[in-house]
Amino acid sequence: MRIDIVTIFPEFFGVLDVSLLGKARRERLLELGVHDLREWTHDRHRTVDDTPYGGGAGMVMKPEPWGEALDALLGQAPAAEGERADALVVFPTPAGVPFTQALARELASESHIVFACGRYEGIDARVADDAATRARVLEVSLGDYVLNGGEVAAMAMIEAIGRLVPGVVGNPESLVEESHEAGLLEHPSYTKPQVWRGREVPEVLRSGNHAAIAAWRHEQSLERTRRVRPDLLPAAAEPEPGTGRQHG
Ligand SMILES: O=C(OCc1ccccc1)c1cn[nH]c1
Repeated sequence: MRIDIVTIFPEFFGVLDVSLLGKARRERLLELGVHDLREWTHDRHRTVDDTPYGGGAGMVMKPEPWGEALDALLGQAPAAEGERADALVVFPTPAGVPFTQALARELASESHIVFACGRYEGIDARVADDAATRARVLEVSLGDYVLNGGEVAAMAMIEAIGRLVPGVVGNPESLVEESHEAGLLEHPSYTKPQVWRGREVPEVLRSGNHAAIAAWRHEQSLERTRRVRPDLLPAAAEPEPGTGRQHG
């Protein structure tokens, strides 16, 4: 998979070289290109924003630099087998569809994703319409809050998607037992020592009885999901008050 990022803060993405994704890049599982939007400006001040039509506070990102940036980046990555041919342009924005593990899994099979990181009050709306003539376009929200720019959201999405690309994570088994993979939150985990500050690891986990361990873990996942994220459960499983596992 090739990922391109367009941003006015390219230095922000330097960290992608050192993390898990650094290994994936060295092994050619992921190609990453970071581009400064100002490369596609032509005025002395390298202007990327202007005042909004219709008035209102803040500034809007001009369409011209974005149009030229997306012209330059779309249609460059040939698709490997089992991947989509055309590119996908993702605009991180509070006004987008929710980014979920399911969406991350879908995007992990894309051959080419371009992240368009907006700043200020956003990007001129015509940019997404124009991009849609040459690629699939998706406005995606990381969550219901407002950031100063799309960079932090893009970083999170790239990590969530990148780790699902086959071969990126050493042991694919570890991708199954995660929160949100089976629609439930992950069970609590323990490691040595067996007793720590007077707290003992649940007996069942040391029993060697794999059926009992699996059952205990599933029950813990259900209980935790009921307590913390009842919205993830089918309607029937609404919690009675006071059933949550109390810490202490
Ligand atoms: O604030 C965000 O992106 C920055 C942004 C982009 C466009 C206009 C305003 C702000 C965001 C929140 N959840 N997901 C993304």
